[in-house]
Amino acid sequence: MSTTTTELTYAEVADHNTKKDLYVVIHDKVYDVSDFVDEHPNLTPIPTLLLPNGVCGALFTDVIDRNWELVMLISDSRREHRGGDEVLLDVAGQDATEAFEDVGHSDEARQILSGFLVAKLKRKPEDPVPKVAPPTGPVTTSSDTAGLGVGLYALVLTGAFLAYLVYRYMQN
Ligand code: HEM
Repeated sequence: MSTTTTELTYAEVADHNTKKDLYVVIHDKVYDVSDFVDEHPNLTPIPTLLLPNGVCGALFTDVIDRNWELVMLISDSRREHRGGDEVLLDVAGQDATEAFEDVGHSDEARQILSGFLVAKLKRKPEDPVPKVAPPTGPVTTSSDTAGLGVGLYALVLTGAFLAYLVYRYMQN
């Protein structure tokens, strides 16, 4: 993990607020993400749920309703968050801790972030204090929280498919 002894005040960070010169504060550390602005991923669209007509029998209304609720839930939570360069421009020269943590970035994203560390924040009493818990531990590389939505979606589809097979079996 990168370290630094340089210290910058919040006012100094605030000067770096353009696309070509973009600093953010995350958990009291200052990152120069200028080279990453154009690399930041866009929101991946969620595929629409398509079910064959036969599945829409009265017996399965409940399953389908639940499927639909879950898909809406996932897509709603993703719609709230945009991606691309605009999310970084929104927090240019500011404390981006809440924005960064709200999205639930993966360990890979945290690893990338650590490569952009340029300074520690020299905190003053008037500086904004983000309303999030400090990071819990060292970065690991195995889990991927961003994949959770897709995993849940796959689980729901598999459940619906199995229910459909049982339905066909019962019909026979
Ligand atoms: C400041 C440094 C940042 C870095 C290095 C970074 C990096 C990444 C990376 C690598 C991903 C891919 C998914 C993942 O691995 O988690 C990602 C996704 C995303 N980031 Fe960031 N990010 C940063 C800041 C932000 C901020 C401030 C926001 C504000 C909302 C944001 C919003 C998002 C969103 C919405 C996605 C989801 C894209 C999707 O689910 O398809 N990011 N980011």
